[in-house]
Amino acid sequence: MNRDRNNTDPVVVDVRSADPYPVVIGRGLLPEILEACSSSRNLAIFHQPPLTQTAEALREQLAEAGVNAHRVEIPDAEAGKDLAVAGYCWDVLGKIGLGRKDTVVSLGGGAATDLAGFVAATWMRGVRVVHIPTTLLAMVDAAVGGKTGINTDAGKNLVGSFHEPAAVFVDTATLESVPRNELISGMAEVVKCGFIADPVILDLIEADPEAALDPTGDTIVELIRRSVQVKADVVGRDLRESGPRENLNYGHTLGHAVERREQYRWRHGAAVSVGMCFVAELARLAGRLDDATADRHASILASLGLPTGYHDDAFPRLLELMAGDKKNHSGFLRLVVLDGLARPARMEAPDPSLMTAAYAAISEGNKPSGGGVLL
Ligand SMILES: NC(=O)c1ccc[n+]([C@@H]2O[C@H](COP(=O)([O-])OP(=O)(O)OC[C@H]3O[C@@H](n4cnc5c(N)ncnc54)[C@H](O)[C@@H]3O)[C@@H](O)[C@H]2O)c1
Ligand SMILES: O=C(O)C(=O)C[C@@H](O)[C@H](O)[C@H](O)COP(=O)(O)O
Ligand SMILES: [Zn+2]
Repeated sequence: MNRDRNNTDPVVVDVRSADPYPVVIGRGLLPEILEACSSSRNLAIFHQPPLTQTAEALREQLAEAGVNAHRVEIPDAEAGKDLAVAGYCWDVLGKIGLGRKDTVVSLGGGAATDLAGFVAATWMRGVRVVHIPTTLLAMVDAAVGGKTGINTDAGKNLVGSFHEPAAVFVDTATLESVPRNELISGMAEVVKCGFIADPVILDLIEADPEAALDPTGDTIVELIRRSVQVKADVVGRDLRESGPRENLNYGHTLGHAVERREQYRWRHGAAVSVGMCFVAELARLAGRLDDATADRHASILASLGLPTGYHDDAFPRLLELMAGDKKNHSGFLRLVVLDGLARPARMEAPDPSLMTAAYAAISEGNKPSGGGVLL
């Protein structure tokens, strides 16, 4: 996170919600992070195991700045989004005496920002949280917008709260150690932003999918900036998902069902990729989406190594799981679909025969294949 000669000035995307905050995007953001955190007396850095060295370096720098900073390792990935882990984190906060003027920092992927955000939201009914996302997915999505949560037996993210960060620091240097399958997974959310709001994202990826996946390249930085802007525009208008924010759930109704059926062993982006292919087919079959835009889903997602289909026999179980989706009203499924490129809309109580046909289109001879991205 130290700034070196190759680093350029950070860019800032502001989230203009009731409590505005900056998303700072750049390489080597330690000075900015120290500035945002050094007014706290106590501070806890909740980090995933691969980030131990980075977390320790940050803790030392904060300690030098006079902050009583603690490094707390949390279980990796979805294992961290668990009630017992949240309980452990609350115990730690109690032991270090973290108070209302203090700060929780998350360092890691979306599972870390979701968990740390939830812990910060609930500790003393809400303390300050600063997110330092270190996967592509967390940078473009999970760290921005204040959704926090854990998983329970009833489903994914069903327990949580809206708790906005004080600031988000996207240090693109951290992407260099991210495994390729995680970069690919994050690209699913980037593509989602392209389809729902900013088609330039799709053009940039289609021009050179490999360049898009290069963690040291310029393309990924531009894709991050554009995706963060899409998310910031939406959550700035609708923090609590009373309307437009549902657009960010494009592909997630089936996606969350796939994740649950796979017991969270699939990467989130891989499941969302399949979910987007499904709703694209559904909208096409309903006469709402043109063929070219529908076909563009599978072609761009496959070009990135993302899966575009799922098991033939899984639909009955997926339907059961989708019945628990948070967007449903009065027992009816409500899906985010496209009426055209960058024209998101809702499909309520979809015709079951269309649903079956759309699923057949993504499953016939189209078993999950997504290189190494699934797990
Ligand atoms: N709150 C939201 O708005 C929101 C949005 C999208 C996704 N999410 C949630 O985010 C989670 C998925 O996030 P994710 O894809 O980042 O997964 P993740 O947090 O599980 O991270 C993926 C893996 O990458 C590792 N990792 C993280 N940073 C690394 C680095 N710099 N170098 C090497 N390894 C690193 C992690 O330890 C983990 O093993 C899901 O739980 C999803 O529900 C939340
Ligand atoms: O921020 C949002 O709103 C989203 O829907 C972004 C999604 O990419 C993300 O996966 C989110 O965690 C899903 O939220 P949920 O409310 O469907 O659990
Ligand atoms: Zn998502």
